[in-house]
Amino acid sequence: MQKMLSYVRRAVDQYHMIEEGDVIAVGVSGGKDSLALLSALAGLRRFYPKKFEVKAITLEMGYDEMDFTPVAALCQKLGVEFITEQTDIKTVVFDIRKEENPCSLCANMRRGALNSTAKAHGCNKVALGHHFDDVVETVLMSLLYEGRFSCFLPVTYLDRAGVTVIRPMVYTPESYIRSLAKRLELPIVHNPCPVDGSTKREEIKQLLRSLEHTNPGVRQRIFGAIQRYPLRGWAPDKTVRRKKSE
Ligand SMILES: Nc1ncnc2c1ncn2[C@@H]1O[C@H](COP(=O)(O)OP(=O)(O)OP(=O)(O)O)[C@@H](O)[C@H]1O
Repeated sequence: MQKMLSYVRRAVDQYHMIEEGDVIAVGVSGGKDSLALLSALAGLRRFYPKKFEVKAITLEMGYDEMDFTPVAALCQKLGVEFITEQTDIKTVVFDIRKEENPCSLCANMRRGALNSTAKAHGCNKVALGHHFDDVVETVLMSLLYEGRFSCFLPVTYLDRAGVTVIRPMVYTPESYIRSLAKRLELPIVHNPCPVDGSTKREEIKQLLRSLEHTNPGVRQRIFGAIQRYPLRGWAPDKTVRRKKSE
């Protein structure tokens, strides 16, 4: 957990993600990434110099077989309020709209519902479980399939929703999250969504795996390019640690 906290602390510091008095809603899907993020922010809360609160929010998508009882138990152990919000996202996406490409509608509806639930529960920030590999894959997907150099941001203020979205795991590799989730026995809830994720993302994951095999450090260099260019919103404030020790 120490290493996880240092990955998260570096992102939080270099992108100024947390301010004194923040109430942060962690979007908890039941997957390994958001459960790891929840554990990390609950841990960071204990010693971070700026005081902040953490709440967990789960949007129930409408799948009866998803049981969040173990997630509620984890929240209790971490001393974090657990909020669940019933939604009809599954019904709208699959039964009403019968979307051919359901993932983007689903993601949009989740984002909207998460932000408004967070706001309704007094949270000014929403933390999402995107990690280092998500950043590299997303930028490569946008480059190769859309002809653009773009990615989601570490910090985004959403004017209309009135919340700021933060992604404290942008420095945390997925392989580390996977092993941490096993070690901490995080209560992963199986997601029965019938759509098997994005095939394009799978293609990119495969490409990166094979590039990494022959050119170790490829992912790190792509990530470095995002910061050095820098993509808008991705220039890290590397003076933060120095300032503290001065
Ligand atoms: N049903 C949900 N309720 C609350 N937050 C959610 C939900 N689904 C997704 N999120 C939030 O949005 C983030 C990105 O969603 P995505 O579906 O890409 O998750 P993921 O990469 O599979 O991560 P995870 O392992 O946390 O599910 C998640 O990490 C989580 O913080």
